[in-house]
Amino acid sequence: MTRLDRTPPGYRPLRLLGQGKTSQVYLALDDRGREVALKLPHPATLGQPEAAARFGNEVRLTLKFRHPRIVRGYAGAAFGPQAYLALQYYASGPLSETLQLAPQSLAWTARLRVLADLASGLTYLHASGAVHQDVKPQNVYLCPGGRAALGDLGSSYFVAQGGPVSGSPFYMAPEIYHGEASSGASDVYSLGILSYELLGGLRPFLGQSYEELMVAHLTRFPSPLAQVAPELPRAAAHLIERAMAKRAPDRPGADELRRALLLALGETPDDEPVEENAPAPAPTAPAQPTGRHGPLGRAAPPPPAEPEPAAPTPTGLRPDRWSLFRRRK
Ligand SMILES: Nc1ncnc2c1ncn2[C@@H]1O[C@H](COP(=O)(O)OP(=O)(O)OP(=O)(O)O)[C@@H](O)[C@H]1O
Repeated sequence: MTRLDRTPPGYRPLRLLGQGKTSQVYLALDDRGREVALKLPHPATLGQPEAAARFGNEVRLTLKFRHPRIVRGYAGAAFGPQAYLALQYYASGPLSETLQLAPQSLAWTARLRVLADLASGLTYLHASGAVHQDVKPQNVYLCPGGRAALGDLGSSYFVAQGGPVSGSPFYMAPEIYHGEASSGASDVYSLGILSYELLGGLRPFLGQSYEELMVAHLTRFPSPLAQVAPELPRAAAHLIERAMAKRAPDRPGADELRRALLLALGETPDDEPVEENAPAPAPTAPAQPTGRHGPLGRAAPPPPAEPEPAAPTPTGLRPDRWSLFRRRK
């Protein structure tokens, strides 16, 4: 059975936009004639309990959150053979594609704007008591007018409820490598890494394997941003470097980062607007990070091509990222 055989009622697929490990995504028209990105899980996803649960989680949380800097969900079914998720369609696609195909098309101020938007989306998620767990260019969608939205909430969870700990090795915080719980601070770390990459033009930490990346994140320090991005105002550079601090308590909050990025754009940061229909903030469990400092490392060479290495399980197997470590309550 092809994915299109189980197109949900009311949708007319137009063309395949792309696919990932979990699903195929079609440009489709909904029953209002609106263009949507229609996400249909692979049959293998539905046949594998953990993968199916992750897709269901993405559907549930995407439909729950409502913020201009979070990819908007219109409708979906979380479980069963008819599972799907209809999303706002972002014609410019993911940031990773732009960085790969046309990096020069992103001007300096556009890069700062994308980062400020991501910090805004994270501020909202964290204020709602949730963590994202997978901030990376593949999960950032570019909107008309140079704005950006953070997508793929499949790994997200409410801190108070707990959830499986995961991440992508190029962007993962030291405490996650240690097998500890995710927190707003680990999302801020990932955004710090993405900021360094976007503004400095190179990834701060490199490795050909999960183990090499782990050593880099735990023990090395990249060249100062002032060197690789001299046009960045000093205050913003300092804050992005703090976002990449090895110890979670040393990192700023997402809102502090948002404000610094807006100031770097020459704007006066307002308070984050509280969105209508936002989920009530859930009580957050205290994070207990134990990231550690290490010796100074050398500047990283240019980034390698994807795909990035997957994380090993304790048994040495390399699973998909939704089951990297352990289930946490
Ligand atoms: N809202 C959207 N607007 C435009 N294109 C989209 C949208 N969502 C997804 N796509 C396209 O579909 C591709 C696959 O989507 P995505 O990476 O979310 O798949 P996935 O299988 O759920 O992810 P993963 O591999 O992380 O499990 C994206 O790379 C992008 O090209």
